[in-house]
Amino acid sequence: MTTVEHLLGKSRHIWQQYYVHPFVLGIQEGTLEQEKFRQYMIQDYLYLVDYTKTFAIGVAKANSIPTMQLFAGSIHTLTHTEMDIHRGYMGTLAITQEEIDTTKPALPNLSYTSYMLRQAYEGSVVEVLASILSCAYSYEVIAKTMVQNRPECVDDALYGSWIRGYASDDYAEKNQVLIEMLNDWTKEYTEAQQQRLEDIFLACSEYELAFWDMAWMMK
Ligand SMILES: Cc1ncc(CN)c(N)n1
Repeated sequence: MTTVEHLLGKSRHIWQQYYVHPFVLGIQEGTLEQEKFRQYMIQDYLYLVDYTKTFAIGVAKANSIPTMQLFAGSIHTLTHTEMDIHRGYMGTLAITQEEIDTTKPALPNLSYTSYMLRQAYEGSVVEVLASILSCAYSYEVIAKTMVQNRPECVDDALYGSWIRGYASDDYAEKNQVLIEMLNDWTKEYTEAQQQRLEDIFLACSEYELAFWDMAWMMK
């Protein structure tokens, strides 16, 4: 069993809650209140800025050029492709840069990114990957599950763009590279080292769930 298969097995009880979360189902069904999505978008934009900085720590900690390229490539994809989804919604939902700049991250958001950044600062490139993987991969699985459950959701006038972005082959290919790297780097890991990764991955998976809860509760 690979490291990532092991981590996904250990966190299955958390991930299963994503697919039936009211906020996620609201996107899938196209019934989510627009104002909730708007607030989520602002928080997620703030989240992505700090998430991107976690990759930047990966660049600083890399001990080879290919590793540096892996993290730097992710930074490019995040700030261009993924944030393009957000910029599109900023236009549609009339979110200004000033509104983003003057909005404070909600506590579950701040807590999540602070945890990720701490793991990255204190650990090695392996801890960087372990802390970003729930984020990167769960959105792929969630979006693909939406498409499986309700294929027409990709055409939704408001939520279709979000679903298409995260269910895309391009997004999946980038994730596959991260998964293969983590598996490769941890082949010889001891039980204690594996346990450390499991702790990080489970915490970030819980943080993902807390982020959905936060989005659902936001006014
Ligand atoms: C909170 C959160 N988690 C994951 C993703 C997908 N990168 C995101 N945009 N926001």
